[in-house]
Amino acid sequence: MLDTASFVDVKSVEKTYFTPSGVVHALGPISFSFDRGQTVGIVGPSGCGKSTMLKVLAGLEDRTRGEITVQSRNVNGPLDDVGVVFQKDLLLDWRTVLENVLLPAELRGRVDEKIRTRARNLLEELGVSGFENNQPWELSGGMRQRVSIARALLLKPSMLFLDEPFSALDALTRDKMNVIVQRLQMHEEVTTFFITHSIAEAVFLSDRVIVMSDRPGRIIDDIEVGIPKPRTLSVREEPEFIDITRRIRIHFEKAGVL
Ligand SMILES: Nc1ncnc2c1ncn2[C@@H]1O[C@H](COP(=O)(O)OP(=O)(O)OP(=O)(O)O)[C@@H](O)[C@H]1O
Repeated sequence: MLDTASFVDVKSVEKTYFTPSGVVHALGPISFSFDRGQTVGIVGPSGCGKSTMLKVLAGLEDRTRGEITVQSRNVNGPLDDVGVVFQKDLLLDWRTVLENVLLPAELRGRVDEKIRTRARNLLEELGVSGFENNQPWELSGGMRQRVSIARALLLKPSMLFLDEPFSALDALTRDKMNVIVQRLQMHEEVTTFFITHSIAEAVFLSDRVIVMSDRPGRIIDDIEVGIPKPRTLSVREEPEFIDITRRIRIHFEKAGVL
């Protein structure tokens, strides 16, 4: 029996891709669980199976083995109570910013004044108010990602999945996004699972950082980040922060990644 006390339980999950060019054992076995409201950061070498893990968790890819439960319910298909943001923002260029944010509500036939107000409030909180009637191609990369996050949060999902959402942004914009996203997470109380290549970003945003091995990705460390929130960027100079980033860096050095 699974331990269903946690919000999400992952038990002995593995993923193998069977393709015409061969078999790829991409992930696992991995087992972990996390609680409602937690922000879990995932770091690991390129190609180790991080995106695969996220897709399997969200039910967007079938797993090959193992069990996943979310709120004690078995995951056997796409979860409808999640927001997902990928590295590429997937905004529809022929719709305005507001129309993009409203898309999930429109698909469910739920567009009314209340949801429009929520869309506008999210855009304001993310610092892109005033651009509601612009087209996505008129925005910078950082602004486009903020619109994607607003869209992902529109229907108040209980979980937010972020797959390297800031990796195409410059360092300063990325710092700014980290602060904005942290504020939003605290406000929305959304359980967040995010993948990043940046050790500092993982530690800054997370309550917990999971470190993965080379492919097939397994969990080689699971680190509690006890630094109180909200955190300011200067937290990166504090000893506790430096200790945790060092611990993660050593894993990567041992694996020959750094
Ligand atoms: N749809 C697919 N079909 C076949 N193989 C796949 C598929 N998706 C991913 N893979 C393979 O599975 C492995 C893990 O890929 P995945 O994208 O999950 O890694 P990742 O850790 O997210 O990589 P990166 O950090 O570079 O984005 C890789 O070897 C990849 O080529």
